[in-house]
Amino acid sequence: MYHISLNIAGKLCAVVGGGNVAERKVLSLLNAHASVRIISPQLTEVLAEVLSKQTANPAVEWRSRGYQHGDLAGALLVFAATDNPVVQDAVVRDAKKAGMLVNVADAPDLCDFQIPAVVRRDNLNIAVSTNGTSPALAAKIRQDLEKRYGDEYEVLLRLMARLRARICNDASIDGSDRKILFQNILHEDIIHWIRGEQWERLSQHLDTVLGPDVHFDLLDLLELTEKETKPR
Ligand SMILES: C[C@@]1(CC(=O)O)C2=NC(=C\c3[nH]c(c(CCC(=O)O)c3CC(=O)O)Cc3[nH]c(c(CC(=O)O)c3CCC(=O)O)/C=C3\N/C(=C\2)[C@@H](CCC(=O)O)[C@]3(C)CC(=O)O)/[C@H]1CCC(=O)O
Ligand SMILES: NC(=O)c1ccc[n+]([C@@H]2O[C@H](COP(=O)([O-])OP(=O)(O)OC[C@H]3O[C@@H](n4cnc5c(N)ncnc54)[C@H](O)[C@@H]3O)[C@@H](O)[C@H]2O)c1
Repeated sequence: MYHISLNIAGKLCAVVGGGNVAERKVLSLLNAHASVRIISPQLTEVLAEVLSKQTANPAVEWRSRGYQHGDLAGALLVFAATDNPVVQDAVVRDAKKAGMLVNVADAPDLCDFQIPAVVRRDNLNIAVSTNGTSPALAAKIRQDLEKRYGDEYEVLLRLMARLRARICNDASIDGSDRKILFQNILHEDIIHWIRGEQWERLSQHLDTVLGPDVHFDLLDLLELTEKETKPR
């Protein structure tokens, strides 16, 4: 398996089936701003609710019937997520014939791609794959990672992303200096400072690492409000 992060915003994905598995796939596709076509005679309550809120938004389409040849037209990714092996076979055959990548809910070996379990912290995504050998373990490891990597990592990533943009725009800092600078910014205690809201300590550290010439506004770097950064 080869792990990539796909930008599927605005791309059509076809999900055949409207049960629990299809629900999980549809929600994560919508979360990634894809357009989704669901083909299924029935939907879960959650999917029905998503559909009912979509009247003004064409991001989700529901074909409320059994799968038919032609339903995959225009799709980038295909999900076969029914409980009927005959339908699963037809979807896989049609998708492969059309050169589309297909995910097969009940057959890891037939999958062109599989969905990992993901910890989401804004732009930080930690994906866990077992290459389909134990989804339950992937989910368990995701839960463990969720405890280890909390919301403070969103703040740290915002800080690093903003500093990176600044530093990469600074012609006086060359590539190898940049690498060392990023390593130095990522002090082993930085996440403790953020978790403990020790903004003064963090600010001193950045001063030391970046030197006197680089001026920064910590509030702006962290995208926090003044109230949130008041010393405690
Ligand atoms: C990660 C996650 C993402 C998602 O679906 O969004 C995901 N499965 C999740 C949960 C989960 N799935 C199952 C259980 C019950 C316990 C168990 O059986 O182990 C649980 C646990 C639970 O529900 O907590 C049952 C199951 N899953 C598959 C089969 C078919 C088979 O193995 O034959 C069966 C047996 C069905 C049956 O009973 O017959 C197949 C696949 N499931 C995958 C992904 C892909 C491989 C990922 C990997 O590399 O491990 C793959 C190959 C295809 C795909 O779906 O992409 C999501 C966790 C989300 C989260 O919590 O973070
Ligand atoms: N990949 C995974 O993560 C995972 C997890 C659990 C189960 N599974 C397997 O995935 C499959 C689906 O599981 P589920 O829990 O969503 O089942 P489910 O019974 O909740 O849903 C099945 C769905 O398929 C639809 N369907 C039936 N015939 C259809 C047709 N001709 N055309 C279109 N849709 C049709 C039904 O209306 C229903 O919405 C099962 O084979 C299950 O063993 C996979």
